[in-house]
Amino acid sequence: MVALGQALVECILERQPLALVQKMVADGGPLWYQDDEGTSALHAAAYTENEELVRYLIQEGAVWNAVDNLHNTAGDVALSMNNEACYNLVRDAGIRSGKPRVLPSVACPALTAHTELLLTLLSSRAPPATSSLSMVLRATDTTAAGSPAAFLSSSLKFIKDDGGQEICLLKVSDEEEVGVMMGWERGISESSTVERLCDDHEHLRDGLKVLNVGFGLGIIDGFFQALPTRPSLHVIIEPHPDVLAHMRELGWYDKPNVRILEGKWQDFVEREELLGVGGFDVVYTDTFSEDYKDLKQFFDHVPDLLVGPESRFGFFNGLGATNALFYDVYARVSELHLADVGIDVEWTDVDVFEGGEDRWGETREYFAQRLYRLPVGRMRIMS
Ligand SMILES: C[S@@+](CC[C@H](N)C(=O)[O-])C[C@H]1O[C@@H](n2cnc3c(N)ncnc32)[C@H](O)[C@@H]1O
Repeated sequence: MVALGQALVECILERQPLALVQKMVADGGPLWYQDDEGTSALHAAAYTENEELVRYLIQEGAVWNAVDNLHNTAGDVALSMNNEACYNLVRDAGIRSGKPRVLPSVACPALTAHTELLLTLLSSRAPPATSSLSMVLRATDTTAAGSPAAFLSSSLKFIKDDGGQEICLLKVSDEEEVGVMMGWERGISESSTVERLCDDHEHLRDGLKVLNVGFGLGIIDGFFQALPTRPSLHVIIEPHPDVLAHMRELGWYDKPNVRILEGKWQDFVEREELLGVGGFDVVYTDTFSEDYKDLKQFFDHVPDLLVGPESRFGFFNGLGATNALFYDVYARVSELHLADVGIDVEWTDVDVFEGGEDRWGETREYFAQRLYRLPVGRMRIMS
């Protein structure tokens, strides 16, 4: 098998005719094989910029998200060759794997093997710093960064780093710390998210009814409070005891019109505390240690949480953000899932590169893109 796989990769890199590659595959050449450098047949086809071959290999079941030793997928290779057609073929394979044609209607779907793979890949705001195929295939991240139960029973520190950046810090192991929330994201929250969610909202002058899921450093909540007219109702859902204690110290419990729901969004989403409000003008969610499956479950509830078509929904779009292809696939899959519940998304690109060099310190890097893709969803008007 290994010899066949090696021969297949070499044959593609030598740009042999398609018919020969097809014969080797038909004779059992394994598409999952990766050579010493992690190059698979699909990587090789992307290197040679052979669109027809990329399409053929994907049809035959090549693994779209296998990463080589440099942590690049075939899609990343195509991107580096500036070959849009090949990139799109790999990306679309990813989207198909994340969006089964017939979506189960229940909240906890029986996911296909491919979907599980994708969801694992996209799981958690803070994926492991290094990725390899084995990590991509790993079923779950059981550290406090990938397991809600472990996260909620771990302790958090609120610190400032040497550059004065505020960080809500979680120790995931003796060797590693990860920022649950970091001050550099202020730019995303301020100039962009709150502006796009609220600025020209038709209820802004009356005071918006806002729901925010996940307090973290309270950055976005601070911006909601700083709107020209304060929210007429500002509900914050937060489960972590250390964050709740921090909120108490900062006086959030005493702010007018602020209502803090102590617990997880899952505890409240179908309860009177939320549904009794009669709909929010703005809903935003940014949790930690949850994966795409959890976010998708939240999506399913969003239409019940909004007042109507003028309301807006936002979420922190950070899953898959250590890799350009995965980030792209994830954005498109979430757009498709939101469309399923009647929400259309508009995306704005926000450049988050400036000052990025020192932002991570010793902590795990969870966002490696220059552009943050900011989503704002609205309920589709049915005609
Ligand atoms: C990334 S931080 C939020 C940062 C916040 N957007 C800000 O501007 O500072 C994530 C927060 O979500 C909270 N969280 C985690 N799981 C949650 C859940 N299931 N429901 C609600 N909040 C959750 C965490 O305790 C943490 O405070």
